[in-house]
Amino acid sequence: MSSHPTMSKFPEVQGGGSLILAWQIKDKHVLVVGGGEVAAGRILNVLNADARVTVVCPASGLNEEVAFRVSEKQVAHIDRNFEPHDLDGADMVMCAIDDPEASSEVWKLCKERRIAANIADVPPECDFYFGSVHRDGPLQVMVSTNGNGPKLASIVRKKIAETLPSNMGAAIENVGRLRKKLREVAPNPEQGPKRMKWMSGVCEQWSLEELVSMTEKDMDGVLSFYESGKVPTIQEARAE
Ligand SMILES: C[C@@]1(CC(=O)O)c2cc3[nH]c(cc4nc(cc5[nH]c(cc(n2)[C@H]1CCC(=O)O)[C@@](C)(CC(=O)O)[C@@H]5CCC(=O)O)C(CC(=O)O)=C4CCC(=O)O)c(CCC(=O)O)c3CC(=O)O
Ligand SMILES: NC(=O)C1=CN([C@@H]2O[C@H](COP(=O)(O)OP(=O)(O)OC[C@H]3O[C@@H](n4cnc5c(N)ncnc54)[C@H](O)[C@@H]3O)[C@@H](O)[C@H]2O)C=CC1
Repeated sequence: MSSHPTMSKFPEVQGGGSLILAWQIKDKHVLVVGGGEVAAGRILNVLNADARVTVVCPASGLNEEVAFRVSEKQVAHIDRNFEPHDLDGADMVMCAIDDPEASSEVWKLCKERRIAANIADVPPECDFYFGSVHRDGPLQVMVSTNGNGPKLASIVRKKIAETLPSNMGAAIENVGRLRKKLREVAPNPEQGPKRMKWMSGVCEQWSLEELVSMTEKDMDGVLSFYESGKVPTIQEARAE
């Protein structure tokens, strides 16, 4: 047996990347410092994840989009420049201001308090980077170039989105519903392996169009096959 790394039966480690995760930030407190164009993009990203957002920025500095979100009460607003106590209770901080010294101060304070932070324009002062995101209902595809080319990330994201069927999000929503119902039919942890094998089978064997067209009644029809372990065709499920 060779110990040469390329001969290993395990995946090769490729350092230098980012850990790409789906951060569950719902109802957590996000502080956004600044209210310009970059802040507007960040705010939309975290609102899409159901976070509670506070923007600290003089009202005169708010761009149209951020001002709109303030007036609609989608975000709370503190009408002045950043002060250290604004960090109290924050789970995440995003800073997008045109003042590098104030930015560095925000970063330092976040690190003292161990709060995850992103300082726009200063990659070394970021615990996480944003990426370019395609969204279709429950589906999110994020492209990162790890700081090499943000504009290119956006171009790659659009290319990927073009290749995806337009009904992908709807199909995923239906699969989500079916999985939930399956857990009701087969709630036991011991059923795990069987449940997962069967669910994978449905995703593999049904076309996207079939998954999209699946009604609640169809789902009950499909689920009636679960006990036997068989994955029915849509016609078989509808005949039930
Ligand atoms: C490291 C990172 C940290 C972070 O901000 O999280 C970062 C850093 C920097 N961006 C800069 C410039 C631009 N950023 C954009 C756009 C986006 N930037 C985003 C993310 C990131 N930007 C992170 C890495 C992401 C990755 O590599 O994949 C996106 C994907 C997401 C988002 O911002 O939400 C969003 C596209 C969203 C979309 O369209 O889908 C554009 C184009 C535009 O505005 O249209 C330009 C001008 C053109 C260009 O430079 O490419 C500069 C100044 C450089 C300078 O001064 O020359 C720095 C600082 C530096 O590089 O030193
Ligand atoms: N993705 C990225 O990382 C990108 C970063 N940038 C950088 O991000 C920064 C922000 O860009 P824009 O939004 O276009 O700038 P902008 O000039 O539109 O907005 C800056 C905002 O910061 C506010 N501000 C300034 N000092 C403040 C303080 N001490 N406390 C609270 N708010 C304060 C201003 O009132 C204004 O609302 C710039 O440094 C820019 O170079 C720009 C493009 C892309």
